[in-house]
Amino acid sequence: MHGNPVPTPIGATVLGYPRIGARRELKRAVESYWAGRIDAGALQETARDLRAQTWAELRDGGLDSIPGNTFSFYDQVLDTATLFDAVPDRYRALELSELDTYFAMARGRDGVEPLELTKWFDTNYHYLVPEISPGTRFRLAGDKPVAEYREAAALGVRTRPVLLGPVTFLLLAKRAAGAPAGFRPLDTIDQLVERYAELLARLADEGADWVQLDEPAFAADRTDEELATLGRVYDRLTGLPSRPRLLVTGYYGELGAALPVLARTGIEALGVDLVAGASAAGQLAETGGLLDKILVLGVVDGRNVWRTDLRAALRACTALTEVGRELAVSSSCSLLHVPYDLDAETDLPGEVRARLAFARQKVAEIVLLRRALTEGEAALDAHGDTTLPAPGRDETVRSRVGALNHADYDRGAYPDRAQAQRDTLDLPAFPTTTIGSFPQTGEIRRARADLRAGRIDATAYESAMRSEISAVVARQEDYGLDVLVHGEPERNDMVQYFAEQLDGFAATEFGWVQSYGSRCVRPPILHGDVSRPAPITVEWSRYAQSLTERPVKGMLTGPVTILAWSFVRDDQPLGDTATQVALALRDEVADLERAGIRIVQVDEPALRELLPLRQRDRASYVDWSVAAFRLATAGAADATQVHTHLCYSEFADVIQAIDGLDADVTTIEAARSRMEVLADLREAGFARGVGPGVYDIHSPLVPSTADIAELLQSAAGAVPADRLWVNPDCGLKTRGYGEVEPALRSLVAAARSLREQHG
Ligand SMILES: CN1c2c(nc(N)[nH]c2=O)NC[C@@H]1CNc1ccc(C(=O)N[C@@H](CCC(=O)N[C@@H](CCC(=O)N[C@@H](CCC(=O)O)C(=O)O)C(=O)O)C(=O)O)cc1
Ligand SMILES: N[C@@H](CCS)C(=O)O
Ligand SMILES: [Zn+2]
Repeated sequence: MHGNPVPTPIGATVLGYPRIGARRELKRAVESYWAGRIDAGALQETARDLRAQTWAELRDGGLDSIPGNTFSFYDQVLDTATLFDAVPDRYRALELSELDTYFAMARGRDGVEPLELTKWFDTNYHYLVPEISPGTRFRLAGDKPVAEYREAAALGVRTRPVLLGPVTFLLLAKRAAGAPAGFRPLDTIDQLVERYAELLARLADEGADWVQLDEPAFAADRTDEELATLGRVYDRLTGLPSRPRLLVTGYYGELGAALPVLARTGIEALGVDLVAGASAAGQLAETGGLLDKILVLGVVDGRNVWRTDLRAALRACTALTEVGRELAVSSSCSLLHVPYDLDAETDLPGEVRARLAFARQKVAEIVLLRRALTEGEAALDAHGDTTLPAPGRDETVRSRVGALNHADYDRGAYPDRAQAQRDTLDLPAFPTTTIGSFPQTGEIRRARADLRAGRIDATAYESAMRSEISAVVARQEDYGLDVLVHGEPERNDMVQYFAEQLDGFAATEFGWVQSYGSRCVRPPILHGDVSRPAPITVEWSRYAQSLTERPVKGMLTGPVTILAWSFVRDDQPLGDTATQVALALRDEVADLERAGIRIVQVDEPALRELLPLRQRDRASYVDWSVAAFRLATAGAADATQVHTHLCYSEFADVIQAIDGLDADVTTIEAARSRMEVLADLREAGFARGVGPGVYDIHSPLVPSTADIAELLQSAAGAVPADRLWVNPDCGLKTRGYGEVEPALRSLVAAARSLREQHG
C-alpha cells in the first residue's frame, strides 16, 4: 500500500452527498451552458465551488471519512461510462469536446439519440444506460476521480473516492444495438476490472488510502453466476500489489447471498444498509467471517427525511460489536435522495419540523452516533431530547378506512362499462389523445414565481392559468385531437401539486432533490393521516370542459405515485398510507364526475418503480398497490371512462398488476421499445383499451407521420382495432411548442390514415 501506513478511520461517514447545489446552482449553470449563456470555464468554476463547499461542509460537520467523486455534471453512471471510454461511436463521430460529448450522450445532439434514461433501482433518480458490445474496449480515458481527489487534497481535505462498482456498472448496462443476442454486458467484466485496477493504482499513487466501490445491484436477486463474478472481481481487486483499502457497499436492501461472497474476499470494509434491509443486521451476525473487516453500518436513512431514533440505531450498532473488526457509522445509502438542509426551511409546521433531518442534519446524527458508540450512550443524553413526536392522527380518516369493504374496490364488468362509455363518448376508431401536460412555458413558471413572491395576486394567477388552458384547448381542437386535456399549467409538479392541497402533507421551499440531469423535484413530506379538505382539480377541468364539445379528461396522480415521489411516514405499512391517499382521490373522482367530466385519468408512472427489488416481497406490493388504485377509481360510474398512464419503466415485471388496475384505457410508454409491451400485455390476457405511446417525448426529435404510422401499424397487429388508442409516450411538459405542434399534427394524421385503412 502506498503512502500512509496508518489509514484514517472510516468512523463516521456518509456514502454520498447531494450535488445539485443547495440553491440548485449546478442546475442553473449547466442549463446556462447548454443555452450558450456561459462557457465551459464558467461552468467548471461553479462545479469547483460546489465541490469545495461540499467537502468543507462534510469536514466541518465532523465526519472522519469524507466521500469524494460524488460530484457529477449529470449522472454517476454516465461518468463511469466516459471514465472507462464506453462511448458509442455515434457520439465520437460528432467530434465534440470531452464535455460536450458527455452532454451529447446525456441529451442527444444534432439528430443523434441520447443514451436511454431509466430508473435507478427503486428510487426516483434516473441514470443513463451504458451501451456495451463485444467490441467495447475499456480504457482509462478520464481521470475525474483522481482529479477530484487532488482538488480536495489541495484544499486540505482527504477524501475517499466513490466509484460505481464494476459489476453493478455492467449489470445496469445494456447490450448495444447490433450486438449478438446472446451477448451480455457482464461478459466484458474481466477486461473492465483491469481498468479499475489501473484506476485504483493511480488513486493509491495520489495518496488515497480508501476507495468506496458501490455494488447496489446486489440488493436485488442475482444469479449464482453473477454472485460468483462478484467474488472473483473483488478477489482480483484486493490481490493488487498497489491499491487503497476497499470499502464495498450494497444498499437499497439486504445483500442476501452476496454477503457471504463479499465476506470471503479481502476487502477491508463492507457497507450495509440497515434501514432498507429489515433483517440485514441479523444476516451480518449469522454470516460471520467478517472479523477481518470494518463494518460500515448504514443506520441513518439516506432516502427519507425523518430524524433517526438514535437510541435504536445505537443498539443496532452495539449488537454488532463482536461481528466485525471495527464498526463505523454511516448513512444507509448516498444522501443524494434527500434535500440539503432543514435550516433553509422557515415555513414548516413546528411539530413536523421537529421530526425531520435533511442531509446536513443526518451528518450530525452520524457523528453523534459515532461518539456514542465509542464514549457510551451518555453522549446522546448530552445532546438533549432524543424522543420523536408522533405523526398526526385523524380519527375520521381512520374510521373511514375501517369501514371499507370489498365492493369499494370493484367496478361493474368491463363489457358493460365499455358499452356505456361508447354510448356517452361517441369517439371515432383509434381515438387520439395526449397524456395530460402541455409545455410548461417560461411564462407559466414566471406567473407561479410572481404569485409566490407576491408580485401578482391569486386572481391574476388564476386568470393567467385560465387563459393558458383556453389556449391549450384551442390548440388541441386545431390539431384535431379527440379527447382533450386542460394541459396542467397550474401544476408545479404532478405530485407536489396534489400534496400541497391534501392534509397530512407538508411542502418544502428549498427541498430540491435531483431526479435526472439538471431536473429536480421537491418531494412533499407525508407526515400524518391524509385527507382532502376541498376539491383539487375540479374547477380547472370544469373550465376546460366548458370551452369544448369534445370530452376533456380529468387528470389525477394516483396513490402509488404520490407515495413513490413523496417522503413517506415509516411508522405504518405503506399500504395503509396508500389507502388514505386513495380515499382522498376517490372523492376527487366523484367531484369530477359531478362537474360533468366523462373521462378521468389516474396516472401511475411509479407503479413499476416501487416494485420491491427482491421477488419474495413483490406479491404483497402488487396486492396493496393495485388495491389502492382500485379504491381511488372504483367509485366511478360505468359510463365514466377511467384511464391510467404508465411510463419511465420496463413493464414486463408488472403486467399482472397493470391488468389488475382494471382501467378502461391504459396509455403506456412504448415508442422507444418499439411496442414490445403489447406482446407482454396480450400474453397476460389484457383485454381493455390500450394506448401504446407512438411519440417518444423524451427525445427532441420530432416524429413524422410516417414514423408514427409505422409504430401504429405494429400496434394494430397486436391490439384489436376497437381497443387501440393513439397518444404520445408521456406528458409534454418538458418539450416546447416548436416540437409539440408538428408531432401532434403527425400523430393525428397517422391515426386518420389508420382509420381509412380499417374502413
Ligand atoms: C415524470 N417525472 C416526475 C418524477 N417525479 C416527480 N415528482 N414529478 C415528475 O414529474 N419522476 C419521474 C419523472 C422525472 N421527470 C421530471 C421531469 C421534469 C422535472 C422538472 O422539470 N423539474 C423542474 C421543477 C419543477 C417545479 O417544481 N417547478 C416549480 C418551480 C419552478 C422554478 O424553479 N421556479 C424558479 C422561478 C421560476 C422562473 O422564473 O422560471 C425558482 O423557484 O427559482 C413551478 O413550476 O412552480 C426543474 O426545474 O428541475 C422533474 C422531473
Ligand atoms: N399527466 C402527466 C403524467 C406524466 S407521467 C403528464 O402529462 O405530465
Ligand atoms: Zn408519463
